[in-house]
Amino acid sequence: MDGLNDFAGGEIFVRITVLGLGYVGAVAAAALARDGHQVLGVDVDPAKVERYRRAEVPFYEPGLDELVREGVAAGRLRFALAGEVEPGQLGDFVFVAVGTPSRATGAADLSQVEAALAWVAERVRRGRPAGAGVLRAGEAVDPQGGAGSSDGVGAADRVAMAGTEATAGTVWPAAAGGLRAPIVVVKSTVPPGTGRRLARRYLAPLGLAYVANPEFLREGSAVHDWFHPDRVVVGSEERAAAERVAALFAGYGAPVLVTDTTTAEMVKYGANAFLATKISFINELANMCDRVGADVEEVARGIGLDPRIGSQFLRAGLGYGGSCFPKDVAALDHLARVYDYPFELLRAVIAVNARQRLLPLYALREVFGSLAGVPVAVLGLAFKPNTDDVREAPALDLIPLLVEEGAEVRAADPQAVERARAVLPGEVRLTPSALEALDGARAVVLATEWDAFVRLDWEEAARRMDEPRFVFDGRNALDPARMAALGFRYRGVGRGRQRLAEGRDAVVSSALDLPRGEVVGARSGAVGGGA
Ligand SMILES: NC(=O)C1=CN([C@@H]2O[C@H](COP(=O)(O)OP(=O)(O)OC[C@H]3O[C@@H](n4cnc5c(N)ncnc54)[C@H](O)[C@@H]3O)[C@@H](O)[C@H]2O)C=CC1
Ligand SMILES: O=C(O)[C@H]1O[C@H](OP(=O)(O)OP(=O)(O)OC[C@H]2O[C@@H](n3ccc(=O)[nH]c3=O)[C@H](O)[C@@H]2O)[C@H](O)[C@@H](O)[C@@H]1O
Repeated sequence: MDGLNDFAGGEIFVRITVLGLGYVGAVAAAALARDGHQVLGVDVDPAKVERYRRAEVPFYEPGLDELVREGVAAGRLRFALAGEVEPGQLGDFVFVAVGTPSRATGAADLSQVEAALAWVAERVRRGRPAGAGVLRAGEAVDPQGGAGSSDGVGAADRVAMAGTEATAGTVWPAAAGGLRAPIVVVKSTVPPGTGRRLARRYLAPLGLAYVANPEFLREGSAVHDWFHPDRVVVGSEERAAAERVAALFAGYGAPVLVTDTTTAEMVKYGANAFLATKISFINELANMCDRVGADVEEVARGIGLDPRIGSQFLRAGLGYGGSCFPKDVAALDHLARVYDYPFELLRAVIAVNARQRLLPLYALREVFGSLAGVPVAVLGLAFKPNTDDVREAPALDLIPLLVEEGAEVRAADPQAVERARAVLPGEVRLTPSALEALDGARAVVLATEWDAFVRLDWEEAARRMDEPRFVFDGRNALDPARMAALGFRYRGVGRGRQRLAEGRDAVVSSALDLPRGEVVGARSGAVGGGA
């Protein structure tokens, strides 16, 4: 860890430690290094740290490998195990991006966040000379005397900012040359109220500021989202600290909301809960479309053209999965219970989502009666395309149920096979190749709309599959008419017009019977046939 403090130089702005190198922390670390900061990425997992040190990313996120390699090569991005980091190496900001998974009750498990804050506090405490007083967060003091000699955080925390140009939004005074306490920036999603409580417990005694800085990036486009945020939200009880954090992102050109800690935390929960609500709402409409004989794809287009509604997040299907929506919505619901407030709308959102992912099971039962011995291919194990993240992926709930009912399940995913293997029943055959999974299958469930699946050679797929070639398109990503023309029996979610055309009791649609044009409600860009 030698040399971490030798960072004086015109192009370096601040030193930042990022705690937790998962999807958010790794992107934060590499992106802040790209911005010109000196970044130390820290994790408690030795295997992960080892890989980062070789400039490898231990998970799949487009563009991140390159960013990490670039930061490492430039000498601005370094990695350490938590136990290796010495007091004085924390820098000016400590970003906390550790996990906040769900407990069985739905409550957010804050143990990683607490451990991270305790870790910071312990290092700041150890770094201070005996008898040191409290240094207010972000305050610069003269290391040679005055406040510095009594309040110092250790010589190693000296910030050599003299001559540094104020670019990339740095707000440090040009010639500070003093000692600083790090500002603790919590990116992890935590229930409203958490920051105030934890700041009082871990940071206030040391005069460290807590800034809630929720993250809105999406997996699969995390690097792009980081550099092009819709907004930056910073919340703190210490406005100056919040503004310093906001200034780090000034170059991104996004609107900035500076607010208090709890409000910032509620913005994050509000955003995720609202997006989840949009998804459950369109899925409810889809289920109605199936019953009345309407096409939810066109309904979504029709309502989305109203800017008050907006066209995004109106894709009907198997519902939301992933590491965040399910856990954050559950945590908000849990928080509401704690406050004895029945958040009815949220409970419905959760219930609709749970039901939605079972639609393929119900459809398969309708088609086959018993699933015993039926070869079923499931395409897509990741919770969405362009990630290998399988947390709360609909397919992972569905597959064990299909296996329980006796289906012979094979599943494919371009990136997530290894992660899925760890949690799926042993008898499920897993392969990266869709065509291999489709060999001899009688039914296929499209659970994740990977481009490779949507643009699959479906003609070849039809040749490889056996009758009745039932396809449950759980993401409405295929062209129903094209699929029918290729001999598939197609069922989407909320594409009820076809079912109505066949008579309400029809088990599957046969789009072939419909005049062309009427059934083609696929989203633009969706391709059903073999190219
Ligand atoms: N994944 C996503 O797309 C987004 C996640 N978030 C939030 O960001 C937080 C992190 O999420 P992910 O990156 O997905 O989590 P993750 O689970 O992928 O990564 C967390 C990392 O923290 C490490 N860790 C645990 N305890 C630690 C400690 N005491 N010190 C240092 N490292 C420690 C773990 O080893 C792991 O590498 C969560 O609160 C999540 O809700 C927010 C926006 C987007
Ligand atoms: O808090 C988080 O972690 C993140 O959660 C989501 O990001 P992410 O989970 O990566 O993925 P999304 O693209 O939002 O998709 C979430 C789920 O909703 C589903 N979805 C999305 C949109 C839609 O119209 N329909 C739909 O079913 C997706 O298939 C996926 O399972 C949010 O979009 C991010 O803004 C947020 O930062």
